[in-house]
Amino acid sequence: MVVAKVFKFEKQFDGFPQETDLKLVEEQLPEIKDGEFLAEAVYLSVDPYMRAYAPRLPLGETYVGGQVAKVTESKNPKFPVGKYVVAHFGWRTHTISDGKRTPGWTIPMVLPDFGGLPASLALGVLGMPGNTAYFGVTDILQPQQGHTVAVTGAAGAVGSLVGQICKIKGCKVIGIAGSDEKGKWLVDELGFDSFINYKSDDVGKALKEAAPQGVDRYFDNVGGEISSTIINQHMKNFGRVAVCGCISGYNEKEPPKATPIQKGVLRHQLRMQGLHSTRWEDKWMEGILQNKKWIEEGRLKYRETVTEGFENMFKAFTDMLRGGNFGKAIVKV
Ligand SMILES: NC(=O)C1=CN([C@@H]2O[C@H](COP(=O)(O)OP(=O)(O)OC[C@H]3O[C@@H](n4cnc5c(N)ncnc54)[C@H](OP(=O)(O)O)[C@@H]3O)[C@@H](O)[C@H]2O)C=CC1
Ligand SMILES: O=C(O)CCC[C@H](O)\C=C/C=C/C=C/C(=O)C/C=C\CCCCCO
Repeated sequence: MVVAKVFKFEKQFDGFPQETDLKLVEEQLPEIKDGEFLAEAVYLSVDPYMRAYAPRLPLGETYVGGQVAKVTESKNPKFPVGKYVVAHFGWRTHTISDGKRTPGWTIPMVLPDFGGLPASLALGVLGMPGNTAYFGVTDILQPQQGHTVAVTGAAGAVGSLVGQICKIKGCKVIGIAGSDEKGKWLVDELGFDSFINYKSDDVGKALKEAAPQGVDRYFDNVGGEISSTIINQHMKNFGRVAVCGCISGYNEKEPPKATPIQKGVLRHQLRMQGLHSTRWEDKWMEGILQNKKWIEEGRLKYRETVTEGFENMFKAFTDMLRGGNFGKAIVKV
């Protein structure tokens, strides 16, 4: 008899998540049936969407999330024993799956050959965040050689890759994030051209110094007043803004107030577009293969912030929301 540890969504978040909002329980799993397989979580992801989507999630259910799991029993030939899968099984250690899509989430996928790279990357640079960065830059932002690009959430899973991909495209990249240590990593190790600490610098003033002629492309991971400042005061005419996330407001009890951006969009005739990684589901492997190639060529670096122990999922999640992560935040079971 297999016993799964599962985090259930006990109470709707009210502001910043509290430990008592989720409940760790044990579930006895039945024997697998024909067409099913049993998978044991090896790495689990903690992502901002888990906070952003919370108001729409049902209470009493397993909390949402992606994981890399090892198939330990199988009566489904597409998911043989020993293979690793990446799937939205949620915050749980063991899962019985029929390999089909859970409505509203992604379909379980056997990990492609990562050529010796760690399987955990399926939650980061070789998974959803990596593809958000890759397609967000190539399809939405479309930076040209010589462009100046600003990216917020710059030291996180998506932002750290966005900046590097823009460097690969020949751009000047300005990263905006929440600590000088993050800035040092971005500039010294990832090759960003400059860094702004939004917690200690005046973002408008610092951006004027870093990009006196203005910004051609802005990849927005945070929303709020920082984005209003960039859009209203720093974009060049006909610039593009890719709206990827608005984490600055996810934990707020009331919708955050920020200076309206319409004036800036109009004055500079900007093209501003929201994006959601799932729109590229039909060409998902293109992003994974390109990011993998850039890693192998030494042109794309990744970093993971690893929390040990399934019991520490909540801590890893809230540490990430507070900015404790460099690159992708994951949990190792
Ligand atoms: N559209 C899509 O398909 C996707 C969108 N996203 C979005 O992209 C963004 C980044 O996601 P991801 O890379 O996974 O997460 P990160 O790895 O960037 O982690 C979240 C980071 O957000 C920063 N942060 C927290 N609070 C604030 C705040 N008030 N203002 C500014 N920054 C803050 C913290 O860094 P710091 O120290 O800099 O504050 C923290 O490390 C999120 O908004 C997310 O919702 C992510 C994946 C897919
Ligand atoms: O309120 C909002 O909508 C804000 C959303 C913020 C969020 O972080 C943005 C994007 C989230 C991306 C999540 C990607 C995932 O991998 C998990 C989510 C969804 C998978 C859905 C698959 C549907 C296939 O049809």
